[in-house]
Amino acid sequence: SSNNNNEADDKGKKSSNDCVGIPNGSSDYPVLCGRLHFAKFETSKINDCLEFISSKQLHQCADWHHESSSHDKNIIKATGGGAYKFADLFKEKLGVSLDKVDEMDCLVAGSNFLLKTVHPEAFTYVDGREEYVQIDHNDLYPYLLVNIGSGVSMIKVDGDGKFERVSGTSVGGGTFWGLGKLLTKCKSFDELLELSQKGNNRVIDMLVGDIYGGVDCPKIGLSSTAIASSFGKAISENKELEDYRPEDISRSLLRLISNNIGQISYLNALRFGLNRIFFGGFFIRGHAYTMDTISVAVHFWSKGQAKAMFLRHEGFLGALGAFTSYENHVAIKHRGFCTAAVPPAPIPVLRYQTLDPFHTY
Ligand SMILES: Nc1ncnc2c1ncn2[C@@H]1O[C@H](COP(=O)(O)OP(=O)(O)O)[C@@H](O)[C@H]1O
Ligand SMILES: CC(C)(COP(=O)(O)O)[C@@H](O)C(=O)NCCC(=O)O
Repeated sequence: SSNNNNEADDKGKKSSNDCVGIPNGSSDYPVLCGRLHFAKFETSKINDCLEFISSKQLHQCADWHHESSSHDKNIIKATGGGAYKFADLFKEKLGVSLDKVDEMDCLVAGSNFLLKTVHPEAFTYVDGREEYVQIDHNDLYPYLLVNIGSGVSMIKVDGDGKFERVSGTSVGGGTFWGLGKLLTKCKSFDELLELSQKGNNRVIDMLVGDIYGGVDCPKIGLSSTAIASSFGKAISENKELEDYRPEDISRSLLRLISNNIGQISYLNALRFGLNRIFFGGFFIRGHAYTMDTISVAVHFWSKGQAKAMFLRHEGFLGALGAFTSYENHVAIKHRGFCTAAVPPAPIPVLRYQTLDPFHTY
């Protein structure tokens, strides 16, 4: 893929060449080389996360910048509900204070950063094919950012730090995982997602054809194979939960939730006259059926006027936004554009070569 080609290009460069000087004229600043790594832990495994930070001494890195004063030490930027919920735990176990950064601020900062500095980042998913989108920096805003985590936030983004959370829905990733776990007895999210790949939603979903006796319904623009009612077949059959295959249940559930999110996203895009919708959040997991369902929903309801795009670093928007909020510690640049300048201290520029969402230690 073009993604791999670009990464190969990056890696192929000599790192010494990569790090000297800044083409935009700010070469007074020292340039440090580095690479951002992302590691993720389920909330229930927070102790593994603490253990990981401790074993790699990551919490000691807060004072790596030579300008930081002693009271800056052992402060880590953190965002999301966990920044509140686990503040005491971090203090107790690691002696670290969490500096809370607003979740929506971070989502938007992370998304803007990725869209402006990382290529390829955003892609469309049409007919089973990912196609990377060239982002025009002068024509990025406004757009709708839809973050599908446990719940779903929909944010109208008008610029750097200029945004409004215009909507949301509680039917999100937590719903798929929670309901799916109850209905299929799956032990992990990955297992549930994998099951969906082998399922057939028509076993459980009521189609237009089931209602109309096998024919299309052209007057209301619906084909016989369109879903009339998600899970609707289950009411008309004398079947118990055990009579359905977990594969089919998982597929119907994934379809229901993805379709619903696509539709609500479209409605919000319509409310504000937006035609670009970027989707992020860990629910997506680069999963073909999820992205296809969301794309088809947006395309269908907007009659092709709005475009659904997905972010390669889907689940790391907030974390990246929190990281970039270390404003006088670090400026990040990618391919020649330096962001953030906080005089009078010289700014070490952390230049990463690629952001690798799948890297694990
Ligand atoms: N390995 C996984 N374990 C648990 N949930 C996962 C996993 N991979 C993806 N998910 C999905 O990601 C959702 C959480 O998304 P995330 O972006 O991390 O949001 P939050 O901020 O709510 O934690 C879960 O509800 C689930 O649908
Ligand atoms: C409360 C939240 C912002 C928390 O973010 P999350 O951890 O789900 O990523 C999110 O779950 C959400 O937007 N829920 C939907 C609430 C609503 O608008 O109905």
